[in-house]
Amino acid sequence: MLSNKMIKQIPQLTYISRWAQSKCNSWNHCFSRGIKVAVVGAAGGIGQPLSLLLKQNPQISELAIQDLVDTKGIAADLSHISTSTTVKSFTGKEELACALENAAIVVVPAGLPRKPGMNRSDLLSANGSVAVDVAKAVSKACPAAMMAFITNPLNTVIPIAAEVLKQEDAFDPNRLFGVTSLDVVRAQTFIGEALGVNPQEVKIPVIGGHAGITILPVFSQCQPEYKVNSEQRTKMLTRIQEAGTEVVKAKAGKGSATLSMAYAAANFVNSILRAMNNEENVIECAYVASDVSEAEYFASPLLLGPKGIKENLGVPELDGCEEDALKLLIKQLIKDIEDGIKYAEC
Ligand SMILES: NC(=O)c1ccc[n+]([C@@H]2O[C@H](COP(=O)([O-])OP(=O)(O)OC[C@H]3O[C@@H](n4cnc5c(N)ncnc54)[C@H](O)[C@@H]3O)[C@@H](O)[C@H]2O)c1
Ligand SMILES: O=C(O)C[C@H](O)C(=O)O
Repeated sequence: MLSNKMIKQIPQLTYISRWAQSKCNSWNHCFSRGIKVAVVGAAGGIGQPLSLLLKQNPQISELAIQDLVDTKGIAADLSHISTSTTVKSFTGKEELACALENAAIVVVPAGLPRKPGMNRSDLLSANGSVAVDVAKAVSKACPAAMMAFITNPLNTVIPIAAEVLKQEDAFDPNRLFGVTSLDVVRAQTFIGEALGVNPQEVKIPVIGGHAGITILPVFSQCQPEYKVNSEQRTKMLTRIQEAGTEVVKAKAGKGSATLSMAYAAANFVNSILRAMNNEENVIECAYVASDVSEAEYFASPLLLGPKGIKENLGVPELDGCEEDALKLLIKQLIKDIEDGIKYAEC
């Protein structure tokens, strides 16, 4: 056996021993907390980088990656990364239930993306079934899991999932999220650029929904202050609301935002995990079942806790322009929600 004194005399061994010690600490931490996260649609443009980012979170002990295709190779690839998270692959609808079993969080980037000229609502006929299938499978395999849907049209997909969960007697409004964090990330980035500050320092709630005018960044609550003339403000509002379309056009038929979405979704999942770990003051905007406006589902800042939403912090204080924009967006949102409820009835 090497004594500590001997180890200290050999620099490489000192490094290895420190590395082993630090790994042991993090592995112990993981095993004692052991959280499984499932990614449904993991082989896609968002699913792959999202899985890569989640593989780096030591709080996740098992990452189940499921898709209709290609998961074996992706899992083999990810599993060579030297982090403690175990990766398991599941292929096809028939393996969805196994992928979800015992999952604490189910993230869903499954479904078709837009092509130039399409609205998000045009994706309903292709992607509505993803919400139905995943909600049904979750209600049986892991009814206590937090669900984070990325799939578009998000304004409609969340009501569909909620209706299905209600039919299965498994609906917990505190655990079902539509991921709108990319809207916040974009607002931070564009405002950071305009103000000449680090985007990470920009704090701004983005409320409403996730399509066109339903995306409402609350400039009046921005920190640091975003005080500009009305022309600049309108330009910034349009840039944030149309940012998805900007990417769809730039990709010219090869999909929509994937890398920025993976970043935003990983941040969101990491926040859920921090809150599950009893960290206080974890606040994220997301699109959820809600009574803070006239719309049955609405994105607003949420205080997260170990069981999902601890408190909906509601609609922030708005200025006159934002009040007007809210009235308009509510009409659109109510229509998008009705479409989802109708879809789930059929
Ligand atoms: N919420 C947001 O802010 C946001 C941002 C970007 C993209 N999106 C949406 O995310 C979705 C995925 O986008 P992408 O670029 O990753 O698309 P993609 O086509 O690259 O990948 C989608 C993946 O989902 C898989 N899939 C389809 N149906 C499935 C099912 N029933 N079960 C399991 N897997 C299934 C496909 O095989 C594919 O691998 C799209 O609907 C897109 O509009 C949302
Ligand atoms: O724009 C899209 O279709 C994808 C996504 O909703 C986005 O905002 O980038």
